[in-house]
Amino acid sequence: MLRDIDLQSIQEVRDYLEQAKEAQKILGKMTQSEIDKIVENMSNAGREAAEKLAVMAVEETRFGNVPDKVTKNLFAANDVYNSIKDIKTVGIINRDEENRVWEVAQPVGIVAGIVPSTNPTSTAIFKSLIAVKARNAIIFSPHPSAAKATVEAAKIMQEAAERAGAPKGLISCIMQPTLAATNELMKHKLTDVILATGGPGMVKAAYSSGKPAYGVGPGNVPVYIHESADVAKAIELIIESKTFDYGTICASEQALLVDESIKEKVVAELKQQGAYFLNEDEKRKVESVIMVNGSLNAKIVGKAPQVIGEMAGIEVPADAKLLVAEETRVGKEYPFSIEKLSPTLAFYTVKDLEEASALAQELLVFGGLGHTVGIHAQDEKVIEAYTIDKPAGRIIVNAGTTFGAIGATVNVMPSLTLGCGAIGNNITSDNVTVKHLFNIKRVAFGVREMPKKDENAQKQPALTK
Ligand SMILES: CC(=O)SCCNC(=O)CCNC(=O)[C@H](O)C(C)(C)COP(=O)(O)OP(=O)(O)OC[C@H]1O[C@@H](n2cnc3c(N)ncnc32)[C@H](O)[C@@H]1OP(=O)(O)O
Repeated sequence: MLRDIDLQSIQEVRDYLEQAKEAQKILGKMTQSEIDKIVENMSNAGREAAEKLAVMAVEETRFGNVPDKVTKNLFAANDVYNSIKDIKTVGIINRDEENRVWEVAQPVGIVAGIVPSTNPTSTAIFKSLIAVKARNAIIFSPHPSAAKATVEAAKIMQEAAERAGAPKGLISCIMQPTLAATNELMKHKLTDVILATGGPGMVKAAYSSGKPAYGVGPGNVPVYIHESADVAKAIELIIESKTFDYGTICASEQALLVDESIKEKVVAELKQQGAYFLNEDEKRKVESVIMVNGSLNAKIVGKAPQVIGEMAGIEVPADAKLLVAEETRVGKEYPFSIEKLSPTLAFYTVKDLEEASALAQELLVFGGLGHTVGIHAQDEKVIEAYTIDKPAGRIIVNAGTTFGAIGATVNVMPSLTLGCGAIGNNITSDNVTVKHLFNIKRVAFGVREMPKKDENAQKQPALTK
């Protein structure tokens, strides 16, 4: 039985879709330089609004912190923009004269953008840029707990696009996010593709909608510290990455797998750089707040370690950046082994590369198939042996996994939607970007004749009895 609010929100979606259809028709006829000007203006506006949107997102969701949310918004407005600005998305984008094939860009049309509560405004900036660069309209479905901030980010993107010549109604965002409205958006005949970033329930709903969908899987990122690593540097990178926005990025480190031979050094370095090691009693108390009803407790997501400590009834020093607990097992009964989206980290001790490899595999199968793994090591043979068979779309070497996986500190495509491949139930293991939002038509010239029947016959292998 639909409530009044459901009916209103469904109507809101239908109105946006009609506007988006008209807007996309106009955008679809624009030249490359017109499109590029619009996208550049959007990027500038995202940069200017980075601070304001960060404040709004933190106030509304209570996830993360303002300085890091500013960085995340700037990453979307700058790094994502720089990575796509020179990509051709209009007309013939490639002429392969040797093989006589031309490639022609074809926008997908209307994109439904599902936005998570953990990275709301940065995701809205990022998705707006890649959608419009590919000459699409986009309609956002915000997470209910981040709706105001997401609506504002979408509005800023639309206004900036319009100032540079884009039509009205190109970018919009549902103001009353109900499940009914989100379902309407995902299933409506005018929607062409879904870009779903969020919790598993929402991603599954996107896949079940009958529309093509780019989704993401959950992460549960294991990071191996091999004995050949530069330990001080590795810990510096890990702490910077794991504590960023209080751990809300799904590619952040969840478990350290440390060689026995360097355990003492790693523990000392972690403590020296701001990690607080929990004793057995404190660990049990923190475990009791990590999970509720068998899944991650949203109340600890993106919170400072001191706040998590208070919830658990333990005292955490004011200068602690991270809570670390020693763990030996993997599974729902061991909360430190799950994806925690907070500054909490499991610490496993391993004998060697082989044991680290098996444990990383177990953690990925348990909760992060296809997502991300990390390794800190100087020995390239070890890096090769460790990484080659890992079921992860991104294998980040000697860098924090948060910044590595999103393409801020390593050379993978800058993105806030990280595909997990078939093994993670996704269509792609790529970092989703502009190329996923246009199709390519191929104009192919005849260059050779079909072999004649008797030539074919000569090519058949002789039958042997
Ligand atoms: C690169 C990156 O980092 S991408 C990051 C993407 N990853 C994530 O967001 C992590 C996965 N997310 C989660 O696990 C959760 O969203 C948490 C823990 C962060 C927050 O959890 P909560 O807010 O308590 O719950 P949840 O996100 O499931 O949603 C709450 C409700 O909003 C609904 N909802 C979520 N998105 C939408 C939407 N777009 N429209 C309408 N309703 C929505 C859910 O269906 C759910 O409804 P229900 O309570 O009736 O079941």
